[in-house]
Amino acid sequence: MTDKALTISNVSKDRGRTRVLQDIDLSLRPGERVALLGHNGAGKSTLFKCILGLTPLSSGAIDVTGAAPGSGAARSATAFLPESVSFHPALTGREQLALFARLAGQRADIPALLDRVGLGDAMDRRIGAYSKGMRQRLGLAQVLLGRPKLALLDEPTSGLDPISRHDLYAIIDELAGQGTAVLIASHALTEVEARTDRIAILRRGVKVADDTLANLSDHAGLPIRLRVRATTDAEALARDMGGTRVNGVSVELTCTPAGKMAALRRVAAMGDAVADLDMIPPRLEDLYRHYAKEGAQ
Ligand SMILES: Nc1ncnc2c1ncn2[C@@H]1O[C@H](COP(=O)(O)OP(=O)(O)OP(=O)(O)O)[C@@H](O)[C@H]1O
Repeated sequence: MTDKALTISNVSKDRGRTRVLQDIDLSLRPGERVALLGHNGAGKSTLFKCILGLTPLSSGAIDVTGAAPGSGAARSATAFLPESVSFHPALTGREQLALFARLAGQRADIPALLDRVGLGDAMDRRIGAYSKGMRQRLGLAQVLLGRPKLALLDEPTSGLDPISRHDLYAIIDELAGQGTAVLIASHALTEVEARTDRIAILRRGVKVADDTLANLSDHAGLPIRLRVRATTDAEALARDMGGTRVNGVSVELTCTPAGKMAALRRVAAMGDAVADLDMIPPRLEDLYRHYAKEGAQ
């Protein structure tokens, strides 16, 4: 018995002569939400295909809740939401979901489920008349239907409006709250920054980062920015503290994580010359750029 929903051990995958995944280790505990990031062609979809048992590994092993990828047990434990989800256009949302439930041998309150994903009013309309966002929501209803132990979501918010994105992450949180491990491949850095527990980054098939945002930030040692607003004279403040003038009234300083307290003391020593202070830690976008660039580690 394993306490992991997913364990990927030393997995490599060759496509012809090209190694598209190299010695990947990654594991997810029940209820964990992990973002899988990487440039186009980094290997995210290939890794999903390996987990789903759709393509054989060249070496290494994958364990899905104690079962081999593609086995009956692994398939019933796993839900997959592809980037562009397609359904039968002539069926209504309700009919499609009922069909999935029947095929999976699940008894479910289909209208309640469709209501949960915001399709309550559209459940009796044909899927051919759904927008991309509505099809995505239907895909999510299908994920919820299976009560999976592992959910693989490929760019789940692409093409969704901001409200739909917010709703979708609320549902992802709900899934994680009921113990589903969720692996989300995404290019939407701002979203995953706020809504996942851990970040894994692939670069050309190699995993170059796998940690919490805070730990990645500490390890990268990227500068923290301090934006100091002058009470009256930003020019004098910039002269006294060093740093760069920004937007006419403020001065921007940078410091290392280790030098943060010393920098704050310098600002405090300026007394009434300082009207306000904002501390801006590195964003996931900065960290992503750091870890995904060639030669970084
Ligand atoms: N069926 C295939 N046959 C040969 N090479 C493939 C195949 N599928 C993917 N590749 C190659 O494997 C590498 C990884 O591709 P993959 O689709 O896994 O990347 P990705 O990270 O999902 O990219 P994106 O963000 O663009 O979806 C790429 O170099 C790609 O060209």
